[in-house]
Amino acid sequence: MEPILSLNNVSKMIGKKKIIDQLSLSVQPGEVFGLLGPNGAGKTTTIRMIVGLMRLSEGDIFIGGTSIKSNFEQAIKQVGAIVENPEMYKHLTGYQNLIQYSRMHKGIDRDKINEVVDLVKLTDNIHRKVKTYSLGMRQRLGLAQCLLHDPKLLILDEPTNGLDPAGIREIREHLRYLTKERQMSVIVSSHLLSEMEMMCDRIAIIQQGKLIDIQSVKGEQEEQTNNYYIETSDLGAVYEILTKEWKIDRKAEGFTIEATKEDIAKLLKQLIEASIDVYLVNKISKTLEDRFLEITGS
Ligand SMILES: Nc1ncnc2c1ncn2[C@@H]1O[C@H](COP(=O)(O)OP(=O)(O)OP(=O)(O)O)[C@@H](O)[C@H]1O
Repeated sequence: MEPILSLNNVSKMIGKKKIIDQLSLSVQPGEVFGLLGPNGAGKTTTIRMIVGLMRLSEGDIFIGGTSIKSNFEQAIKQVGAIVENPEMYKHLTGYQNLIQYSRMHKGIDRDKINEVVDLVKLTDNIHRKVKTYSLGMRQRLGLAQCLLHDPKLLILDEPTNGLDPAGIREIREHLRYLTKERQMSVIVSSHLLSEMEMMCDRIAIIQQGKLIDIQSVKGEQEEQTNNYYIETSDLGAVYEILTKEWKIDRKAEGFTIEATKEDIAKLLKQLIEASIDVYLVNKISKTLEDRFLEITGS
């Protein structure tokens, strides 16, 4: 499948500083793709370049196969973005805001406005003034605005910033619907792994303007290790029996050990022969967080 977005060796210099360094990645149709990195990593700069708010120093960006350098208008037509706070008239209602926006873009009729209002679940509040909206409602109105021209790619810079858990869940559900039911692609940025893990299909880890790694979230969220966690009746006795032959790491309730399957079978036999009850044998898997910490070293 042709990616909806490709960054090819994109760099950005500001003064003498390289803010983005040879960044290459691509986003597939129907996926939620995360840009994850600490403050100052370059997430916003990357997004600003994609949407044309900042020029590239090197490389190129393709949206739906069209280069933003050679045909920006055609490329950007396919994008809906919220970068920084979306512009809204707070003294107008949500609906009036969407009407205002539709006047600036061709081909958006009332049916389309009603459709996106429904989609972001603002129907009951759309005729209230925006100044009375919660942050979550403003976010949803921003999302509605982005969706009016049927973009193929949605770009949201820190969409969960300042939202409570319920608001975060709402955004997550909207993104899931848009990507899975409507085959839209979404890019979100955040510095919080826990949120990205819940929202994204894949996550690019960015540090000091460089792509460090891309991790898939779904399916292979947990990577198997050769470490086991074992709980038994008499930890003291276990220690006496096992430390001669095995390297074990004592925990509060049990111990961990690095071993093969065959080792574990042998070890369990030893414990049973010594009349020690085994309550639990659990293979430890690495979470995305473990891998993230390994990769970033922080
Ligand atoms: N206009 C500018 N002039 C000088 N430096 C800039 C400019 N814009 C960004 N930077 C620098 O580029 C780096 C990346 O900034 P950017 O805002 O892209 O990071 P970020 O990952 O989005 O971080 P945050 O989560 O804090 O928004 C930072 O070191 C920042 O200070």
